[in-house]
Amino acid sequence: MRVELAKHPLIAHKLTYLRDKRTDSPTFRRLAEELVTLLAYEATREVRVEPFDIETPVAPTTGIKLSSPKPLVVPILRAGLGMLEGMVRLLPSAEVGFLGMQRNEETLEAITYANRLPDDLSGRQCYVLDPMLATGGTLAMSIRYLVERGADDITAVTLLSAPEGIAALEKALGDVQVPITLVTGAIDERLNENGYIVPGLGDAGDRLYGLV
Ligand SMILES: O=P(O)(O)OC[C@H]1O[C@H](OP(=O)(O)OP(=O)(O)O)[C@H](O)[C@@H]1O
Ligand SMILES: O=c1cc[nH]c(=O)[nH]1
Ligand SMILES: [Mg+2]
Repeated sequence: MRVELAKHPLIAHKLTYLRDKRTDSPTFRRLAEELVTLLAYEATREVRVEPFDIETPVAPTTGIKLSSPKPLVVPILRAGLGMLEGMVRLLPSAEVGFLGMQRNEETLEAITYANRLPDDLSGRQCYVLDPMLATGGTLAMSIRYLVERGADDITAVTLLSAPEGIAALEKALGDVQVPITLVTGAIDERLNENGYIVPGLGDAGDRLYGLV
């Protein structure tokens, strides 16, 4: 797995306000969206393109356009939904599939409660969105599922990642043959005894959408 830590002062600035417990939900949602647009620039460096012939008002030329099939963006509900708009703003022609996953707060194991993806992902380039990579269980399960369905290039985009989660993800996906990239806005210090990222930002889903 290739790990890309996106280093940019604007990313660090927006993450600081996102982490601040005084930041309210509307501001948190706006910051998450802005952050994803910055991370998406990094995450789409290897997006597949093909030559495209056009004519400018002056001369014919060959440019590039996104290849078909278009990339598939997969936000992991709930918190990943907060990253969707920022991502599709940069990739407006992408298709969007949904996975609903929830971590059991005692066992820290993820379960899948919703799945709305194309049946066949053969040859698809996929972008998985989830703000938090904590133990890595949620992302490991979702990436493996996309690979089983045929996806052949996967980039996970997270706002924050824990070192333990990155190591666990590398271990869990060690046998996967397709290229996997993680693009993250920050690698924090550690996980606490409750599986929360430290210093982190708390529960991303709750901060986006309120306590449920
Ligand atoms: O790396 P892990 O240890 O698996 O934890 C990370 C997961 O936990 C959070 O989701 P949560 O289960 O809280 O669901 P929510 O988005 O509905 O709040 C977060 O958005 C990730 O999906
Ligand atoms: O710190 C964490 C860990 C998992 N999920 C979150 O939303 N936050
Ligand atoms: Mg949550």
